[in-house]
Amino acid sequence: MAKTVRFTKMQGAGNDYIYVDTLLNDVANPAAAAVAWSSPHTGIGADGLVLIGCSRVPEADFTMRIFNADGSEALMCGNASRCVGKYLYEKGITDSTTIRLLTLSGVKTLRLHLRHDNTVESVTVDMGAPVLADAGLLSAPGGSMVNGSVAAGGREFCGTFVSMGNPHFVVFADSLDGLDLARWGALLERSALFPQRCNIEFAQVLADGLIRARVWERGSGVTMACGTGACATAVAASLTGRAPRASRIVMDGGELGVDWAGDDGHVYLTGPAEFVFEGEVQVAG
Ligand SMILES: N[C@H](CCC[C@H](N)C(=O)O)C(=O)O
Repeated sequence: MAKTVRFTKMQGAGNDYIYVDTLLNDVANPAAAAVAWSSPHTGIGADGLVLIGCSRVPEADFTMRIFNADGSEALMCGNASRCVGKYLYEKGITDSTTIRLLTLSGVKTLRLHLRHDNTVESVTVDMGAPVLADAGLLSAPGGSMVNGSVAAGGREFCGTFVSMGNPHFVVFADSLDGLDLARWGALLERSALFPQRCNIEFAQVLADGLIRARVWERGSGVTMACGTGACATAVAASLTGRAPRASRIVMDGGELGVDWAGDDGHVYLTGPAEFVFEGEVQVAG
């Protein structure tokens, strides 16, 4: 017996996901659903699937799970976190402009910035502190790499490892013109140095606090933006003396603000969140 699942398509700086409110809809096999529904030609079309749930723990208000287009589950998603905040507030599920969101990477606090008409203009996410050493994510001495080298496709890529709950490798270049992101991103994602694969950013520091960045996402490929990737890029730029602790990251789909705060060491991500459309999808019962 087939059943109907209602979904909401949303995007943050062009990083688009299918959102399902599990308070009202059950997705029995989210990994398989993420693969089927993310397909642009035979599905809905998205970078992945996000499940919104109710928290059962006192330290959080709601929960979020994110599945990439290949069905793999990520621990955290910056752009989706902002969309979840907008969804919960504008659907009237909460009337608070501060939301504690439980993710596989811990509780992230959202601060919603409202327009005069009470719609959500942008959201600031407390992404927590960056993790610069994690031997489970990077097979290098001490599990860390700053201006280190990763070989792929017969070339050496100099970059810096930063985890924001999910792993990122940030490669700085003098220009991104002519970058074959699909080729090098795919090879670097699956480097043997990354036992759980890795998200890959190529970045170019511009003038006055601007950094241009493009991203190859683990499990989704080239996306228009990546929130955790923007955070990793800003942290790597500061770590390597290329930029101050706050940067504006210009990605293919939009601009994200990142501030690696000096007082608490947390990274704050600010950016847009938009509804795209609502729909229903049939799933086998
Ligand atoms: N797009 C997301 C990150 C997804 C990360 C996922 N690709 C992985 O780590 O496997 C963001 O805005 O932070």
